[in-house]
Order: sequence, then C-alpha cells, then structure tokens
Amino acid sequence: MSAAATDATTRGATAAGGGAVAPGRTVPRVLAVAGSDPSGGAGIQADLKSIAAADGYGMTAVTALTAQNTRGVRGVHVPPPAFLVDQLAAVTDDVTIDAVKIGMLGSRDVVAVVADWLDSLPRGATRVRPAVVLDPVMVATSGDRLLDAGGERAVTDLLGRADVVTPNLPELAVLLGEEVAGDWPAALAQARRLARRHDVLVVAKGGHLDGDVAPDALVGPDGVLAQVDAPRVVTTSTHGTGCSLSSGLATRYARRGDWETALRETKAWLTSAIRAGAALAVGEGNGPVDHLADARRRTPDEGPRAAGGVARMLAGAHEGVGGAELVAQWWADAAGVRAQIDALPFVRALGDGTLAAEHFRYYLEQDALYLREYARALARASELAPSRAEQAFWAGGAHGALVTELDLHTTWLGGEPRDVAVSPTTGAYLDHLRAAGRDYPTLVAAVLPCYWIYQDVGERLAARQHDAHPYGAWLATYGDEAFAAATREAVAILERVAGAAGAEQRHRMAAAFARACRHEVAFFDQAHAWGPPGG
Ligand SMILES: Nc1ncnc2c1ncn2[C@@H]1O[C@H](COP(=O)(O)OP(=O)(O)O)[C@@H](O)[C@H]1O
Ligand SMILES: Cc1ncc(COP(=O)(O)O)c(N)n1
Repeated sequence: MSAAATDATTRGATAAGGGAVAPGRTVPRVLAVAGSDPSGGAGIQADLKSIAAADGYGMTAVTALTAQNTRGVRGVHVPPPAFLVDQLAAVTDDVTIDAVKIGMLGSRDVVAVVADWLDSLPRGATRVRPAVVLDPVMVATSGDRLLDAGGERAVTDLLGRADVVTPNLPELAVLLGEEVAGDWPAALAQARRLARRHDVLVVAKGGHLDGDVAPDALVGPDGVLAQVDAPRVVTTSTHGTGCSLSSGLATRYARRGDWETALRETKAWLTSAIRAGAALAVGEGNGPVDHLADARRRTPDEGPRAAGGVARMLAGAHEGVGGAELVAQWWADAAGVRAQIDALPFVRALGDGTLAAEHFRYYLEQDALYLREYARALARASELAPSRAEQAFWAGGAHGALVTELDLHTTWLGGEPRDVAVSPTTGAYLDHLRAAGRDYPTLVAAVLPCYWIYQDVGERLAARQHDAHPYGAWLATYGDEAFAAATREAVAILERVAGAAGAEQRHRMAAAFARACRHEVAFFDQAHAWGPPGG
C-alpha cells in the first residue's frame, strides 16, 4: 500500500458510544414482580440477570413459586397474597423504584394485589412514578399454564395501569378474545387494537412465527411506532425470552427515557443472548438464554468462567486452529456489540441526519483526543513490528491519524479542537491501549477494532448519505476505499500474528480484542451518555 493510501487510513473519522450509565443519573432501580423458576432461565431469576446485563439494580417481589425446569412445569405454589402485599410495601417504603416489570401472577387474587399496589404508586410532581412494563404471562414455553382462568380475565384490568405491555401472540389473542394471529401483519393489527382499547403501548413479538427474521414492534393506538427486526436464531434455547425482554426493556427505558431506543438495545442484547444460550448446556428441553454472554466476553481474562469465544479459542490453540479461523471467530463473537452500535441513538441520529450539533461536536472533540493517543499506540506497534512491511503499515496508520483524520476534524470543528477534558469513556479506551504495553500481539489485537468496527459501522452509515444530508460529507468519508483497504491489511496482520501465537498469547489477544470492541460501543454512545443535552 502506498504511503498516500495509508494516510487516508486509520478511520474515516471517529467512533462513539455506550453502555455506561449516564452522568448525574444513577443505576436504574428495577423491581420485578414475578414468579420463581428454580432452573434459572425464566421468572425472577431471568429478570435479575437481565436487569444486571442492562446495568441496573434488580429487586424482586415473588408472586409464585414454580417447580419447573427446561422440560416443563411440575407444580405451582402461590403463597398467600397478603404476603405479596408485605413484600411490595417493604420495597416501596424504602426504595425509589425507577421501573417495574410485572411477570407471572398465578391467580386472580395476586392480580388484584398488584392492581391495588400500582394504584398506590406516586403520581404527580413530588415523586416520579416508575415506568411499568407488563408481561402478561399465561403459558410457559413448555405449554404449561402459569395463570388460572380467573386471573386471565383479571389481567385485562392491569393493561390500563401499565406503560408498555409485551404479550406473545397467544397472550395477545387471549387479551383481545380473538384467534391467534397467523402472520406478522395480523399480529400488528391485533397489537394496535389492544393499544387502542387500553391506551397502552404494545410490544408485538414475532418469536412464535416462522421465517428468517424475528420481528418485534412498538405499537401505539395509531399504529406501528417502530419495528425492530433481528435474525431468527435456530435454537431450542428460548426458555425465558419473554421475561428477559420485558425486564431488559424496563431497565433500559429507565436509563434512556425512550421506549424505541430501549427496545432496539434490548432486542440487540437478547438476540446475542439467545445465540449464546446453547453453549451453557443447561437442561435437556428448551434451555435458557445466556443473559450475561456479552459481559463474559467483555472480561474474558478476568475469570475461569470465560466462555464462548475464549473457550473456543483456547480449544483452537490445541487443535492447531489457524490465525484466519481464530480471527473470524473473534469477529463473529463481536456480532452483539456491532448490533448494539447500530442501535445506539447517536449512530441512528447520525445516519438519519437528526443528530444534534452539540452531540456531533462532543464526539469530534473526544475523537480528536483519542486519535492523538491512538497514533502513539500505532507508532509503538511500528516500533515493535518484526517485518519492514508491518513496521511501515503501522507508521502509515499513525501518520494518517495525526494528519489526514485530525485535519478532517479541524475542518468540521471550524478550527483546532478546543482544550476539552478527556471523558471517562475516552480515558478508559486509551488506558486499554496503553495497557497492551510492549507486547506486540496484544497491541495489534487492541488497536484492530478501531479499524474494523469503524469500517463495518461506517459502511452502513455511508449508504445513508445523500445530497441534502447535514452530515452527508462526513458519512461519505466512511465509505473511503483506502480506509477499507487499510482495514483489510490490518486484519491480515492480526491473522498472521494470531496464527503464530501460542495458547496463552492467543488468550491475551482475544481478551484485548473483545475489550476494545466494548470500548467502541461506549465511544459511539458517549455524546449521549456524557455530553450536553441535545437540542
Ligand atoms: N429463535 C429466535 N431468534 C431470535 N429471537 C427470538 C427467537 N425466539 C424468540 N425471540 C425473541 O424473543 C423475545 C420473546 O419472544 P416470544 O418468544 O414471542 O415471547 P415469549 O417468550 O413471551 O413467548 C422477542 O423479542 C422475540 O423476537
Ligand atoms: C416463573 C415463570 N415466569 C414466566 C415464565 C414464562 O417463560 P417464557 O418467557 O419462556 O414465556 C416461566 N416459564 N416461569
């Protein structure tokens, strides 16, 4: 590659994005009012894991105990409803609740307790009423009943007390007194009828339909507000998907304040959790999803439980897996974070042109700080590179970051970047690059996601460019072929280095790569998480 082409390389511009809790806001305090599943995949157990995966603080008021596993429900015990009253009062008297998820209720008496409790929650200006997501659980994935007949009728009374309701298709039909929808348009029409009848938002879920796509949609009284599609995962690990979706949604709404954003982020996370479920090898029937799969990948070097990519990668080290195969696995394991980036408010607003100027400026200023230090990491890679070609490649990348890219920032910012403070997100990413030190393979793995994820997300953003787009010229830089070529070359270097590395070294590389991917998400989200309010 020519020096000129390398100059255009590092990244057409920058990255930004998330996961972290926004400043000034606390970790959302989320209460699940639901039943217990001792096998851990559904009910309050799924809720606590989902809330944790969404960075929330989880609490539970237990409505019912079930004796169930992945194969079916053997028994249901509903404790005296008066004790649920006590549980709800104990939490409410002491804790400000940001969001509530309601799941299995079991019986009509329990529904009545929950209805009364919802009515007692604060309204008005002094204490903010929590957001309420109702998952009207009636039947388990195994086909067993989880709500008695009287409860089925009573649960309709709860609909008007919720902000969002998340029925699966059979539950939607029961709530309307209609036949189960046979296709997606019929499901959307039913969701709209339910939304109208009870003045509530409905999440229509396509999990029970067939086809390559598993669609979900946020539907209001006037129709579909947003449709969120995901690839349908071919798996039997779907025990608890409805519980997990609703509690993840409640937690993310408490943080984001926007149902569409919360649904997009929750769907991206859940798809990745469903994909990872089979590897848990829990049970013989419909197994659970792996709620914490992303978190495990984020810290693959921090514990013996490291699963998924790292486990496969370590196995690969013994089986003589080649560098290209290994790197392909790391990239496949990053599918979840790539979906998360696509779903971020910053990235969506940049794509559709509605991004607030203050948020774009915040991002550019942090990116300028990032690029100065990123260039140092690339220069260090150049210094350590074993061959002249790799030495020249990384030196070209460092030059490109300092000159081509920072010039671009200066143009967009209308002058040299201001002397702003390094944000916690930028600082954490830079610390990660510094931590690779003088270990060439780890350093190569740590700097790679900045090329690759940026190029991957950028390809989709570049396609959104048009003449009247306010960020059109910026989006066009994402489609730069020289940058795509540099990314391919960087990946080829990573494959070579991984191929030559031993098992321990491969472990360190996988960890550095996965962690840098997580930092990319946070970087793309940081203007919304830390920046000024968008106008
Ligand atoms: N095989 C699958 N692949 C991808 N997503 C799925 C799959 N099965 C269910 N989902 C998703 O899981 C969530 C729960 O869906 P669903 O199965 O319809 O509800 P429930 O678990 O309440 O029966 C939805 O977001 C749905 O799209
Ligand atoms: C205690 C309890 N609550 C809910 C469900 C529904 O599970 P799914 O999300 O698979 O429909 C369940 N099986 N057990």
